[in-house]
Amino acid sequence: MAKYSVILPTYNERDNLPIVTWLLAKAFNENKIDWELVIVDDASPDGTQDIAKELIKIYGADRILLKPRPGLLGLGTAYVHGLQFCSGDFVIIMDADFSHHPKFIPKFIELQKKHNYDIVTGTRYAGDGGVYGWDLKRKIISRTANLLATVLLNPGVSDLTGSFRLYRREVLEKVISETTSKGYVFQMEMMVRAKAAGCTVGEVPISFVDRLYGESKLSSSEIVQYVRGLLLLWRTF
Ligand SMILES: Nc1nc2c(ncn2[C@@H]2O[C@H](COP(=O)(O)OP(=O)(O)O[C@H]3O[C@H](CO)[C@@H](O)[C@H](O)[C@@H]3O)[C@@H](O)[C@H]2O)c(=O)[nH]1
Ligand SMILES: [Mg+2]
Repeated sequence: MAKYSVILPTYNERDNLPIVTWLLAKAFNENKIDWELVIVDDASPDGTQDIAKELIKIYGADRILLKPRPGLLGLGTAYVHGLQFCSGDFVIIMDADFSHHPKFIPKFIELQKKHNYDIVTGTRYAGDGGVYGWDLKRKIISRTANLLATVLLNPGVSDLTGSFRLYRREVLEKVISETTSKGYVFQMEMMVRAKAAGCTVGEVPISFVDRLYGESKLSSSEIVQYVRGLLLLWRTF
């Protein structure tokens, strides 16, 4: 039976972590899927790691792994760090604030199996996918980021900046080793490189609901990094 590892990067997610873990356990167990959760916490001052340790006691150390880092080191490198501890055949990356609802994971798995895809990505920008709870400014930032990447690089994927994805483990290892971005731009670079390497990608429409607890970590420096990364890839491909 295939095993699925989830990498969950966290920074100040103490209110969200128990619920997202419960929803993950439910989605996997109800569908009889073998799973583990790798939490990559960047020294959150709000006690996220204490919550993670409690969750390990509840669900067991074979299901939940806490792999912290000493400081806030960026979203992209959090996946790189988490991947070395994953024992699954497939790896799912997602946000911890239940903007990415675990109920979609069985759909990702089903689609991957059906077409033997290398990657399945959640999409907010195709089918009945959508975004709920963002203000106009954030919607424009996300749409523009996707549009720019589509116009300049055209990888043929409708949501390039989203971070709810399932990867075949070897594919993730290969693409991640070539990817240089450290922050949010990581998702776009990963997908562009994967497509350039000939990986097959399936899409599952998802509803992205903005977080209820805590704050987004998207900063203006992430936007600058995105544009830089985009131009770099444009020159390469
Ligand atoms: N360990 C770690 N975790 C981080 C870091 N930065 C963010 N996170 C975690 O990464 C997840 C996403 O961060 P948010 O701050 O909630 O991001 P967002 O503004 O909601 O952005 C989302 O949408 C963007 C646009 O689609 C995505 O680009 C982004 O990846 C994310 O899905 C959360 O679980 C958050 O705790 C970091 O430097 N280190
Ligand atoms: Mg969020």
